[in-house]
Amino acid sequence: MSVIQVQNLTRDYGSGKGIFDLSIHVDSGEIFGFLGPNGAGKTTTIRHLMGFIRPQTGRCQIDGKNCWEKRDQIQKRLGYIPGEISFFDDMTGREFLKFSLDYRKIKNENRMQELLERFELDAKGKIKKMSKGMKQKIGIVAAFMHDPDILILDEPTSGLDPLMQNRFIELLEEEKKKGKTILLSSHIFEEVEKTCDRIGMIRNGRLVTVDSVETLRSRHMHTYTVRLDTPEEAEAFAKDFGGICHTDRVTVTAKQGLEEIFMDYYGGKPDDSVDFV
Ligand SMILES: Nc1ncnc2c1ncn2[C@@H]1O[C@H](COP(=O)(O)OP(=O)(O)OP(=O)(O)O)[C@@H](O)[C@H]1O
Repeated sequence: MSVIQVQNLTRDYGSGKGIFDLSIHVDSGEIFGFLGPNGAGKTTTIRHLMGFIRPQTGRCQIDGKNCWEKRDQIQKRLGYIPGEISFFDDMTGREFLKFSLDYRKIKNENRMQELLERFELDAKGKIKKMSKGMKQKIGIVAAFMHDPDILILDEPTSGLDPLMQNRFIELLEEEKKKGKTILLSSHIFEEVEKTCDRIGMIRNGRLVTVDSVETLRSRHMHTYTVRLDTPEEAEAFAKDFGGICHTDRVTVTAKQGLEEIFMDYYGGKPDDSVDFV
């Protein structure tokens, strides 16, 4: 069953900018990766889902609720990391997190404390004096600490160092095991490859492809035939490269890496010209 649904959503900012007739869905317990180059329309889509923007046409629903009409309920219930983190700068990190807990009437601070420790964050200082990575960590703690069953994460690891990116991937894996439904926008292939069940790619406000990670990979198998001088050389080659040997010819099948597949789409290659073998 789809928990998150975007149906024929359009927001036309003029000059070809915006999102156009976009439809995606995220099923219960699924992690959906939402990928696309800068300016593709990921944040615009996510802001509609959070009820910050009213659709011009089309609609967004979360758990059967219209995201615009029920935006107060949606915003209170979901875990959300915005693409650009801007908090009440004059607060300390801890004051902000306390404020977020109070907004949701949560008294128990155990999960907050656990997340602060996991991300090695000292939240006592003023937010305005924090580095980008520290602010991002505050955003992560704020999104996960009320244990939401639905999360919308807009480039959640931007500004995090590789160690912390890995900690974040571990957190996502744990949340997935708990059955959470997650929409994740990202530029980090490893993060998407490790955590997502399906991937939707958006370019110029339009959906280019939606597929499972496995299907994307298997669609991009490349087969090469190499001809050697003698059958003996062919046999030695096949042994080294894992190919299949037919007299002096060897057939080798290679999988295109997920990063390369994305680059094909990112680079503006039309959908039907991506190589399939
Ligand atoms: N309020 C607005 N008014 C006019 N144009 C806008 C507005 N918001 C976004 N846009 C334009 O719509 C397009 C999509 O922007 P959006 O922020 O959704 O992209 P994105 O995929 O999240 O990009 P990034 O990866 O850079 O964060 C861009 O061309 C952007 O300039």
